[in-house]
Amino acid sequence: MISLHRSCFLNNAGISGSSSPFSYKLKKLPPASVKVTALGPNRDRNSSVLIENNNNPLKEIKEDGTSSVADVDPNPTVTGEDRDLYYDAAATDDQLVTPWSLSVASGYSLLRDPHHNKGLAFNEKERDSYYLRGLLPPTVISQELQVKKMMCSIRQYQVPLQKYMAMMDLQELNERLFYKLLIDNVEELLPVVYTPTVGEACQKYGSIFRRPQGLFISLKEKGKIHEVLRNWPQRDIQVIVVTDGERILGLGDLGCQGMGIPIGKLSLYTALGGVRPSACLPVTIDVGTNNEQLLNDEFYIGLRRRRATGQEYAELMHEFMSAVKQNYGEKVLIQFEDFANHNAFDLLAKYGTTHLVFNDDIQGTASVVLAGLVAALKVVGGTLADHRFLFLGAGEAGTGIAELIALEISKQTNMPLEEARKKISLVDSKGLIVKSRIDSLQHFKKPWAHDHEPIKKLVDAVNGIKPTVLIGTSGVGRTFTKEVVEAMAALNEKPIIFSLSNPTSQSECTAEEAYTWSQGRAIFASGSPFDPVEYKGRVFVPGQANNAYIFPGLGLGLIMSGAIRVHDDMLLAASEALAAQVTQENFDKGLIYPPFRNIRKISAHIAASVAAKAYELGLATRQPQPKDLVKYAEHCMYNPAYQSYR
Ligand SMILES: NC(=O)C1=CN([C@@H]2O[C@H](COP(=O)(O)OP(=O)(O)OC[C@H]3O[C@@H](n4cnc5c(N)ncnc54)[C@H](OP(=O)(O)O)[C@@H]3O)[C@@H](O)[C@H]2O)C=CC1
Ligand SMILES: CC(=O)C(=O)O
Ligand SMILES: [Mg+2]
Repeated sequence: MISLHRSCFLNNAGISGSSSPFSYKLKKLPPASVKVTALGPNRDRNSSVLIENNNNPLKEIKEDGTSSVADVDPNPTVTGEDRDLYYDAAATDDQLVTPWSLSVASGYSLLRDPHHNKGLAFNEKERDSYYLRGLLPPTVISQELQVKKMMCSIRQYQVPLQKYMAMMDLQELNERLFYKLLIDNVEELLPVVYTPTVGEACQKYGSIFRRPQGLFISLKEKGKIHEVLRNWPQRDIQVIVVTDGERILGLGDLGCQGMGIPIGKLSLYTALGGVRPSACLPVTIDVGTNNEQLLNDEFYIGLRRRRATGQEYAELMHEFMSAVKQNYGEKVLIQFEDFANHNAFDLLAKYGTTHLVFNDDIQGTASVVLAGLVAALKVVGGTLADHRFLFLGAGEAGTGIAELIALEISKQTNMPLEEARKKISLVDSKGLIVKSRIDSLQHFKKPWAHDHEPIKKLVDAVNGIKPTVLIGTSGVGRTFTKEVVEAMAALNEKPIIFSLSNPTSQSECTAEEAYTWSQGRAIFASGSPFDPVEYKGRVFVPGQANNAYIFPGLGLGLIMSGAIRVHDDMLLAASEALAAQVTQENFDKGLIYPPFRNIRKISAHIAASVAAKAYELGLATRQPQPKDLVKYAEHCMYNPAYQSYR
C-alpha cells in the first residue's frame, strides 16, 4: 500500500538513498521489492512520483493528485479505500527534505494512523509484517468485539458532550471503527455526533478542541487559499461541506467554532451515504464573529475581530470557490451549511450556475420536509393542494421549504407557481408576511407577501389563516405555545405540526407538548430527535424531519453520476424517493419517516433517483449510465469493515 503524503516530518526507517538523488529503494519494509522513483526534483512541487513493484510500474502519482497508470480506478466511488496505498513516513536523504514525501506506514506509526489503524484487530501475520510485535498486547479481537467494547464505554458517559468527545477521539484513532460504530448504532449515535450534541460541541469547541479535523480558511489566508487547500493531506476530494459559522443551528453566530457542523455533516456523508471519508473535506471560512462572548473567550479559536462583510467577504468566498474548482475540478460537490440568510441565498444564486453546489438549509431541508408532508398526507388525506401551510420563521429553511412545496403543487396541478404560493403563509419576527410590508422585506420573502391584513402574533395567524400544517423554522424554542397547538387542534382533526428548529433547546415545541396539547391527534416531527411519548396509554413515536435524511443520498447520487450541477428536480426526486421508503408498517406505528436504522438503504434509493434525474436532465457526465442505479449506489458505498493488509 503506497501513497504520496505531505509530511511535516520524516523519519529514518525503511528507505535508503540510492545512487540517483531522486531514486529511493525501500528496504526491509513490505513489499521489499517496491522501488520509488521521484521523476522530478522533490523540491519541485510539480514533480511526480513513479511507484514500481519489481520494475512494473504500479502508478504514477502527479503532484496535482492525478495518476497516470490504469491500475488506479478512475471511478473512486466504487473502489472504496483500496486505492489508498500506503506506507509510513520514511527517508534518509537530504533531497527528501521537502513537504512531499513517500510514506511507508508500519509499526508505531501505523497504530497512530486513523485511516489504517485496526488496534487489537491486527492479526498475527499483520503484526509480523507490519512491525507491530510488542506494540500491542497479545490478544487479537474482531472488529465486532471492538464495536461492542466501544459502545459499552460510550454508554457509560452520562453527559452527551463526553460521548461526543469519545466519538471524536475514536475518529482520530481508528476511522473504520468509528464508522462501523456509527453505522451499526446509528439511532443511538446520531444525536451524539449530530444534533443536538454537535450544537453544544460548537459552543464549547475552543475548550474541547484537540486536533484539527478540517480546514480553517480565515482572512489571514486571503490570496493563498489555493495553497491552503493543498495542505490538506487528501487530494481526491468529492464533497466539501463549508460554513462561515454565522448561523449554527438555532444557536446563532459561533464564528470559527462552527467547524463542528461540517465535520458532523461529513461524518454522515460517510456513515449514512457511503461516501469515502478520504473524499470528504470539512471547511470553515473565518471572517470573524459578532459574538461578543466568543470574542472575549480566552479559549476562542477563531479570528478576534468582527465579521467582514461586503466586498471583503465576497472576495474571500470567491477565492475559495475558485480555488476549490481549480484544485478538485468541477465535479466536487460543495454543500453550503449554516450561513446566515443574508449571505446564503446570494451565494447559492451566484455559484449555482458555475459550481456543483447546494444549500442544505434551504434545499436539503425542503426536500426532507416535503417527503414528510407527502407521507403525512397518506394519514391525513387530501393532496398538497388541498392543504394550507403556515410557517413560523421565514428564512432559509422556511422559504426554502415553502418554495419546494409550491413547486410540487404547481407540478401536480398545473397551477401557476404564483397561485400555488398563495396556499402558503409565513410569519417572521415582525409578524405575518403581507403585501403592505413588501418594500421592507428581504428578497427571499417577497414572493410570500400575500394580500392579508397584518398580524403580529402566531396564534392570531393560526386562527386567521386556518392552516392544516404548521411548520416551525424560527430557531426560537417554545414558540409553539399551548395556545398555538390547541388552536391547530381545534381547527384540524389531525393537525400536522413540524418543529424543525435545532438543537432540541430551540425546538418550537417538544414532542410531549405536541401530543398532549393536541390530545394525541398531532402528526408531529422535529428537527432534533425526541423520545417516544406515552399519552393516555398510547405510545407516539415522533419523526425526525432533518436534512440528514437527504444530503448523504443526494451527495452520493451526484457523485456517482458525475453530475455537474444541482437542479431543483433532483431535490424533488430525492424527496419522492424518501417518501417512498415509508412502509405500511411505519405508518401503522404513526411514523412519517422511515427509521434511521435503514438509512443506507434509503440513501441508496435517494442516490439512484437523484442520479437518474441527473442523466435525464443531461447533467450527468459518468457514462455509460449504470443499468441498475440502486445496486450501483450500494456498490459505491464505503464499507468500514477492516481490510486485511498483506
Ligand atoms: N430540521 C432541519 O433539517 C433543519 C432545521 N433548521 C433549523 O431552522 C432554524 C432556522 O434556520 P434558518 O431558516 O436557516 O434561519 P434564518 O435565520 O434564515 O431564519 C429564521 C427566521 O425565523 C424568524 N424568527 C426569528 N425569531 C422569531 C420569532 N420569535 N418569531 C417569529 N419568527 C422568528 C426570522 O425572522 P426575521 O427574518 O424577521 O429575522 C427568520 O425569518 C434553525 O434553528 C435551524 O437549526 C434549519 C435547517 C434544517
Ligand atoms: C439540520 C440543519 O442543517 C440545521 O439545523 O441547520
Ligand atoms: Mg444546517
